[in-house]
Amino acid sequence: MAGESLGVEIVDAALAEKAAPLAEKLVADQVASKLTAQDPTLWGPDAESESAIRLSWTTLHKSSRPLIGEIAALRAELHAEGVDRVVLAGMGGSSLAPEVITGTDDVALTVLDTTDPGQVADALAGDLSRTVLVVSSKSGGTVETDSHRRIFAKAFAASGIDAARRIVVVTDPGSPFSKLAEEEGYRKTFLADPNVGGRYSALTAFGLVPSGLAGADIARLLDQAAAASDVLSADSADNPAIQLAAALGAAHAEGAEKVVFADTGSGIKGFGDWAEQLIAESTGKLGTGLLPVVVEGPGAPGFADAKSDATAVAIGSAIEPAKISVTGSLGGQFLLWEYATAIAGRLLGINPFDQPDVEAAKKAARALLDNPDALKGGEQPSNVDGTVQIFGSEGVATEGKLADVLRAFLASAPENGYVSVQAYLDRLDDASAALLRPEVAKRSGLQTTFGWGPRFLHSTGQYHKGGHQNGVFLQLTGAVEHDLEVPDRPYTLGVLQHAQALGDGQVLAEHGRPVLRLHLTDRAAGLAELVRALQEVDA
Ligand SMILES: O=P(O)(O)OC[C@H]1O[C@](O)(CO)[C@@H](O)[C@@H]1O
Repeated sequence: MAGESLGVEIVDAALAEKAAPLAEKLVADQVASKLTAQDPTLWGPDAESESAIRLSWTTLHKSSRPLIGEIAALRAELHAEGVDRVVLAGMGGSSLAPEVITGTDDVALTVLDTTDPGQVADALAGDLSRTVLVVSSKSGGTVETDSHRRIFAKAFAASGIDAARRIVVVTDPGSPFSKLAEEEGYRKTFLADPNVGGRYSALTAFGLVPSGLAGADIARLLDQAAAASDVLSADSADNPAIQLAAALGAAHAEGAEKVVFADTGSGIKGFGDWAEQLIAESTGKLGTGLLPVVVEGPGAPGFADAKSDATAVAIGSAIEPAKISVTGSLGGQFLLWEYATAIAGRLLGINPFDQPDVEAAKKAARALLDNPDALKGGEQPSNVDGTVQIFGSEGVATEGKLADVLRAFLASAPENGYVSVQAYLDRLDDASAALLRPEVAKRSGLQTTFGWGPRFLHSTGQYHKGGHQNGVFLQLTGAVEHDLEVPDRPYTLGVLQHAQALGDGQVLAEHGRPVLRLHLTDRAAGLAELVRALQEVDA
C-alpha cells in the first residue's frame, strides 16, 4: 500500500547472487552517503561539472517544506474566487510527477503534454471560468508548453477572463518564462531549485505546485520522502537503493538491458510512467542504458514471459515471475528510484544527469516547421491499405497488405531487440491505440514499449537514440479534423505535432533504425484496421 515502508526484494536467487558483490563495492566506496552529501565526483571527471549542479534532489524533503504553505495559500485564494480546476502545461519532468501524485491521491488534474489539437481542444472546452493554468518548464523554452500558454491565454481573454490572473508559472530563476511572467504580470511565479534536473524534480516546485493546487497531500509526500532519506543515505548492503542499483547493474551486465514494470497492488497510480523518464533519460546514452518497459499488469506480455534480455520488476508485492519487487510510499519510492538510477549510472559508466540526444529531434522538428513545404507537399505514401497510409524509412518493406508490412517490419527487429510503438494521437479520444502494445509484444515476442508523442520524446526519446541500438520504431500519426492556431506563431498545433513525428523519425532513421510510419486518415477506423492486421501476424 502507498503508506508502507520502503523495501527492495531481489526475488530471483541467481540475480541476488550476482548483485551481492556489486552492492558490497558500492558500500565500500561509500556511494550512498557521498550521493546524499552531493559529491559530484561519483560519475568520473567527464560528468563532474554537470553533476555539480544536479544533486540538490537528495535533500528536497527538507528544502521544499516552505512551498507547502505558499501553495496552500494560493489554493485558498483561488478557491475563494471560484477557481478550482487545475490544468497543467508541462512536458516530461514538468508533468509526469504531478500526474502520479494526483492520480494516487485521486484528485483531478488535467495534464497537457500533447500537441494533439483534439486533446488540447477538449481541455479548452472545460469550464474556463473555474480554471487556473499552471505553466511548468524548467528551461522556459519548451515549444509544447509555450504553445499551450499562448492558446489558453487567448481563450481566457476571449471568455472575458483576465488571463494574467489565471496563469501560474513554475520555472527556473532567470529562464525566459520567468521574465515573461514578470512582463505579463502572471498571478504567481514559483522559482524552482535550479540545481535539480527535470526528471529528478518530483519533490521540487515542479511536482508540488500543480499537485498541491489540485488538492493532493504534498506535506505527506515530503514526510514520506523524509522517512526514507536516512535508509537511502546509509552505506549498507541493506540500503534498498544499493540493492536495486546493484540488481539492475548485475542484470544489465548479463544482457538484461530492459526493465519491465508491472504494478502489483502498490496503490500508486501510474508510477511506471514517471520511472520511465527517470531511467530512460538518465541511463540511455553512449550506446548503453536501461530501457524501461511499462506494461499493463503482471499478466501482460513482456512481463509474464520476460526473457533473458529483461528484468521484470513488480511495483508492489512480489508476484511470479518478477525478479525484483519494490514496495513503499510514493514519496519514498520517488527518492529510492532517484538514488538507484543515479547509482546505476555509476555502474554503467555514464553521466546520469545529461540528455545528449534529445536536442536532435527538437532541431529536426524546428527545421521542418521552417520549411512547411517539406511537411505538407509531395509526401506520398509508399502504399495504402484502407484508411492507413504506409511510409517507411530506407530499407523498410512497405509492399503488400498492412498485415504483410507489419509482419516484415516486426521480423526485421534484431534478436533481443525491442519495438517502440509511438502514437502521435489523442491520449483520451484515441486511447485504444494503447492496446497495440500488448498485441505487438505478443506477435513479435519482443519487448515492446508504448508512448504518446510528443510526450515520450521527453522520456524514452533519449534512450531510442542514445541507448542500445536495437529498436525498431512504429509511428502512428492521424488526420486532424479541427486544428488549433498557436497565437502569434506561424504554425498550428497539428502542424507542430506532425513536424515532431517526422523530425524524430528522421533522426531515428539517421541512426540507422527502421521506422515504419502509419498515417491514419480516419483515426478510429485506422486503429481498428491496425488491430485486425496485427491479428493476422503469427505469434
Ligand atoms: O521543463 P522543461 O525545460 O520544459 O523540459 C521538459 C522536459 O524536456 C526534457 O528536457 C527533454 O526534452 C526533459 O529532460 C524535461 O523534463
